[in-house]
Amino acid sequence: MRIDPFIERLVAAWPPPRWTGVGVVVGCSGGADSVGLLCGLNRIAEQYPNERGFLVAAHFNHGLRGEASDGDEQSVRELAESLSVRFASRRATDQDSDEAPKSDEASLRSARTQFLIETAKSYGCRYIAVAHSADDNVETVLHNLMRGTGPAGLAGIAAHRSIDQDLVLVRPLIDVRRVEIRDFLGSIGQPWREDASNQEVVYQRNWIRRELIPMIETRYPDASEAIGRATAAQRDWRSFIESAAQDWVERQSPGGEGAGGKRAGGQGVGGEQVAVNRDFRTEPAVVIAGLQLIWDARGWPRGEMTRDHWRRLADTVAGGSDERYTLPGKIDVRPVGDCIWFAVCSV
Ligand SMILES: Nc1ncnc2c1ncn2[C@@H]1O[C@H](COP(=O)(O)OP(=O)(O)OP(=O)(O)O)[C@@H](O)[C@H]1O
Repeated sequence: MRIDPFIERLVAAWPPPRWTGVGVVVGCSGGADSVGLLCGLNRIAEQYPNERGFLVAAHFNHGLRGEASDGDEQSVRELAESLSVRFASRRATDQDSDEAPKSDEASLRSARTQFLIETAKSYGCRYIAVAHSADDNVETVLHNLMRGTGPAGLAGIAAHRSIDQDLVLVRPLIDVRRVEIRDFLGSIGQPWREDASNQEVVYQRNWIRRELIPMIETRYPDASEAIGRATAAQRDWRSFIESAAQDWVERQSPGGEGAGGKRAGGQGVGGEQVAVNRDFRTEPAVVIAGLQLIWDARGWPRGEMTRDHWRRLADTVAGGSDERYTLPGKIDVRPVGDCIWFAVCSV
């Protein structure tokens, strides 16, 4: 029997033994990519039957496009029924909130992700699968590049990320082109919904998708593949730096406790204080990535931290300056002897 090339790619990207015996929530908008993912995973699950495994098609109805939004929800419900997989949905308006729902891209994504996580927890699933494609990856990297980004932003969309100890978000189609997904759907006669908002060149991402990339490809026909390869290489570098940064953070032990919440008094600061050792030997790139881990672990805001801020911090760690200063997010930086102390300013 001839195996469909799309199914073959999916099997290679996410080997069935990892997931066919557990619960998997599939985030499905009704669009081609996520319909392709759901149908593909369901086919594979049928080939690897395991009574403990199940799929949940999960749809978040943002309710922004009236009847079209309800039509998307209905189409995913019907698809789930036809595949005999479970179905879960939520409407943005279902949530208790006095505030008007936010409709910027970041808020929509965050509400959707929250719903997918809650669905996975309520069904006891081990994975959430979403259908980002190789094209999404290229669009994201170009978007990050033009908006301003660091090495992490150039690494593109990760193939997986842990939500917590029991739940992992996976993107099995991250190396698969959108056209391959549509070819698969065509070959099995499976329709999908076109999102009308994708046709509007209003959102930055849609402009990149519909105008910029086609224009680039008139001169560089293989640009998308080339950018995809560059981001994959960048991801390898990134994971190398991240593991070095993790080691660096673990070595940060003024007093022998790692970079974790020691106190050293100080005026005008509140909450937890963290210290790192002065260190002029470690590469600044590793120190910066380590400091970013420390920031993330404490939920300190990184949005307004520019490359100059991080470099200044790395210089402080490497150098001998005792100057005290404040970073965006009101993070107090206080060099004392061989240590640099960080804390949130309380005033
Ligand atoms: N309304 C939704 N409900 C559930 N999951 C969603 C929804 N919208 C998107 N997703 C999931 O998140 C992934 C990425 O979202 P994004 O908005 O980039 O995709 P999309 O353009 O809607 O793609 P698709 O062709 O799958 O509809 C989707 O592939 C899908 O797996």
